[in-house]
Amino acid sequence: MGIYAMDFALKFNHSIFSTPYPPKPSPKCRFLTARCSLPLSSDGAATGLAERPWKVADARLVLEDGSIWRAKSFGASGTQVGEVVFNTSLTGYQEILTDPSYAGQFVLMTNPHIGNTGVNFDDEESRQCFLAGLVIRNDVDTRAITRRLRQDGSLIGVLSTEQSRSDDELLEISRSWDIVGIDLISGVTCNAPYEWVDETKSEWDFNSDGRDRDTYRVIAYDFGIKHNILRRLASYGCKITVVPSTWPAAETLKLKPDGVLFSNGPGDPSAVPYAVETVKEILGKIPVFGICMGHQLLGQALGGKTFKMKFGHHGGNHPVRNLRNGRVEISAQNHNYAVDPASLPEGVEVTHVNLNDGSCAGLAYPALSIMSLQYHPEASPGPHDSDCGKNFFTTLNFDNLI
Ligand SMILES: NC(=O)CC[C@H](N)C(=O)O
Repeated sequence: MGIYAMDFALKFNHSIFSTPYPPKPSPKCRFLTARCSLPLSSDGAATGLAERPWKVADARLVLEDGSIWRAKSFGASGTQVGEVVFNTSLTGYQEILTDPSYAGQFVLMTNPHIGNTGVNFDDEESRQCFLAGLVIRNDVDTRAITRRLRQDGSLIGVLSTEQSRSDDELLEISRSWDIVGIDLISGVTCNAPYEWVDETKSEWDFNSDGRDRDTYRVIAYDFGIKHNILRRLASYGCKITVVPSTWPAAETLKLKPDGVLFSNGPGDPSAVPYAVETVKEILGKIPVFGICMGHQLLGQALGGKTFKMKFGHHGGNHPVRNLRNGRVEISAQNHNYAVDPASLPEGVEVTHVNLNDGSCAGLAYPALSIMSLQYHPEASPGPHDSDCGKNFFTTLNFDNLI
């Protein structure tokens, strides 16, 4: 298998992988049990090995630089355009597949062992796959494509199983589309507010010593929020209401929460001025915490600029230095944009730096009770060094956040 070309409205389909030990649907997994295509018995348990419903077909990945990569597809058929990014995580393909921040992108995994451990209900990061496609394994040279992306920067590509389309036609599609300037958040956010209660299961909790109870009431803006962010907040004792990306700031202020979280999310932070406006209206009135897209929106709301990086950071092995205490964390990251710290007003402190390239990985502005991280403190997948949301949501102390 080489390329999993998903169609545009793909719903996550568990049977794309053979599943040697079919998982039992978790009663807490509200969204995904409904979408599971494993054969289920009357009590809801999965009954056997999933059949492979996909057909293997010849496929092409045509990159905008003119290179053509021949491969085998499985999963959806058709033609899809997207931005190709490489991810260096060694584990966690299911969490990556279901991370809404990959909307509009083809994720190319540098680790060739994808699918080996099946899928399970606990590792879903959202209600479906939003990414445009997945490029994996050894029928396509993922190492060579990664080297190209590192050298030339992110590239737009087209995945196609349609033999009737010429190489030139696919190349033309890749050259006439761009991910910059598109609001991808509106396609992944929830439709209406809801309460979130699920915590990290105790056997998986890496920071359970002081699980606090009844800490704060938090409104979480869903720009494409990963479930593990919500599970971590719930484990810290937060009472969480998740709201859509267009939820008016005035409604949030009316609810008088103790804190507001601006979540991760796909695409270009400059393409969602409505979200920046919402952030601006809340700043200074309620303590806020931003993660990834949320961090970028905070940067813009403070008057700073974001820019597109050469090939971004996608993986579970990014070293970050916490400038307040000097400690280095190995972090999970997934972003193509970054905040330019030189563009930020006085008083905004860069708290974390990515040690691979010196880019800004975290900000704080105690005067307005703001903290944000460019990377993923909730990991999933990735190392758990950065579980700093706990400090934020259990103390709301901005002088000693981390
Ligand atoms: N994970 C995210 O929130 C991604 C943020 C933003 N879409 C970027 O690519 O930089």
